[in-house]
Amino acid sequence: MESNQEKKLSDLLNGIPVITISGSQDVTISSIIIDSRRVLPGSMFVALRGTQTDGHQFIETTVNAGASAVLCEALPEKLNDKVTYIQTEDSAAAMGMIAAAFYGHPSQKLSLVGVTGTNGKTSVATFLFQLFRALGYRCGLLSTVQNQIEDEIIPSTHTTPDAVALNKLLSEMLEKNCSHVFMEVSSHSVAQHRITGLHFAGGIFTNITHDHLDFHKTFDNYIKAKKGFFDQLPKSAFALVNVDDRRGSVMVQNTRAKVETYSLQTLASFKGKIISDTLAGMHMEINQQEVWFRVIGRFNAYNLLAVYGAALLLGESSGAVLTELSNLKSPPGRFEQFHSADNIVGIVDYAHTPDALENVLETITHLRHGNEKVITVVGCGGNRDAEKRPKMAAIACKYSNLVILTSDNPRYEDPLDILEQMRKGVPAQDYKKTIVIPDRREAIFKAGLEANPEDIILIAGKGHENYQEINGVKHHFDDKEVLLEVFKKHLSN
Ligand SMILES: CC(=O)N[C@H]1[C@@H](OP(=O)(O)OP(=O)(O)OC[C@H]2O[C@@H](n3ccc(=O)[nH]c3=O)[C@H](O)[C@@H]2O)O[C@H](CO)[C@@H](O)[C@@H]1O[C@H](C)C(=O)N[C@@H](C)C(=O)N[C@H](CCC(=O)O)C(=O)O
Ligand SMILES: Nc1ncnc2c1ncn2[C@@H]1O[C@H](COP(=O)(O)OP(=O)(O)OP(=O)(O)O)[C@@H](O)[C@H]1O
Ligand SMILES: N[C@H](CCC[C@H](N)C(=O)O)C(=O)O
Ligand SMILES: [Mg+2]
Repeated sequence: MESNQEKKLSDLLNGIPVITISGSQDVTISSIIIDSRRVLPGSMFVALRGTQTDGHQFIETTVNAGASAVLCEALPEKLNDKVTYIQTEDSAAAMGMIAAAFYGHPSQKLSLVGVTGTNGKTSVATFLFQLFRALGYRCGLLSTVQNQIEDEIIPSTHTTPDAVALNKLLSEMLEKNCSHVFMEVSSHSVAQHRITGLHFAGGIFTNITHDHLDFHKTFDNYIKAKKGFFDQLPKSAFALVNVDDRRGSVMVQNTRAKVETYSLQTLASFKGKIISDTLAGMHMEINQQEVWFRVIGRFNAYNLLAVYGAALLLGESSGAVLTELSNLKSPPGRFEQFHSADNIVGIVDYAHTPDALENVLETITHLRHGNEKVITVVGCGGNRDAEKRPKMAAIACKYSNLVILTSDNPRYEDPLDILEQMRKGVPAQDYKKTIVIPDRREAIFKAGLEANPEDIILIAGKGHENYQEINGVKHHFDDKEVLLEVFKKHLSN
């Protein structure tokens, strides 16, 4: 990541646990780099041990390319006397702090709120961003869908960027006079110290269910990673947790932050109740005030409660918050509804975990009022947690009249293998209502062909994504576009 800022190395190392330093600390660092292929003269190269390779093996290349300093866990055998080598126990953790210092600790000068949980991070962070803008603040957003500084959209590559990119974005937000920033905190980002060194005004926990076991290996590790976010919150922050999730209280066991709760089921600081939920909107009671929302679904009732609670904890008044919240619309690809001229309902949703899929299909089940069919088109991503594949197929069958199993992002896996693993989750009595169509476009067209007026088509898994990743290449693909094509064709048939 480039920058036109420069910092003295000694200033960057303040408070960093260092094992040894070889070379002068009186050097100027022009940028911090984690990828040897992007090293620049005058930069500091940080050697990270990754999942694919070890950054330590590129140290010499970066020194030859002009790096002034190297941060690493193990010193190379041959040291260059023009370069400063800093040895530390954990390069990633040290880098988090160094990146924050390099950009002048922007998170300390903003109200930064992080959202973690298996599902709902993008929804809650985006709602908070929209809400605080509507309340008159200048805001920043860091999310899976996109990063945003007021109206300026900056494409996002990760749910949570690496520490350098993250602090750079925060410093740009600060420069553009943002007072509030809302960001997603993925479990990967906690485990890899992408958020180490940030100062949070608050943290929100949505829920935790099955995902990312390819990376964390066990559910316990996954819980620990999420809990790590709350462990590192300062005393001045709030920790707002969903206590209807049975891990809610575990998350805040060791936090220094002020613990606050939200719930649809039990006593909590922020307590909600759904009065009615239809395709047109949701009527809720929140802390004894009745509100009408445009967004729908029980899972969104949780998201709205989290947003309401966080806004009040940030000092906003209840009346103003509820007024603005009632106008919010769902973020792109989150339960996004489309209607064909002959009244078929199409829903594009990013549900890519068993829990999300179940929530969305339960919501659809509650919204049904007659004999309309539910047709679900769903796939699972390649090179990601394989355990969720049969589970998602079984859930699709449980709630749908017709299930079309198809490809998501196969990445480097054979789509047919993924589909075979999904198919194993289909109960024998549901074979008849399940078809497998590997081509996602064909699958969506088939759903359209099978749908009659009033039927509901759910296209799950890719939400806002406008590509399909096959063998490392991202091909343009947009569920919404294909669905609208299908709806157009419906009319001409
Ligand atoms: C599994 C994972 O999190 N991987 C991230 C990780 O890469 P890695 O650990 O595999 O790195 P590696 O390839 O082994 O390389 C190790 C080090 O050597 C360096 N290197 C490598 C090659 C070289 O020639 N020179 C060189 O210097 C690399 O830059 C790296 O610093 O660190 C990289 C740099 O920050 C990330 O880009 C990369 O994200 C990959 C692309 C990814 O797909 N990540 C996903 C799983 C992810 O992070 N998802 C979460 C959650 C999603 C959600 O639920 O919303 C997210 O926050 O997006
Ligand atoms: N609070 C919630 N609880 C359960 N499911 C939810 C919740 N909010 C949204 N969902 C479902 O999960 C899907 C993903 O939602 P969202 O994008 O907000 O989650 P996320 O945590 O950001 O996901 P990711 O890990 O991919 O960044 C939605 O499309 C919806 O189906
Ligand atoms: N942020 C999630 C997104 C998954 C989206 C789904 N479409 C897939 O490709 O599996 C991940 O990286 O696991
Ligand atoms: Mg997200």
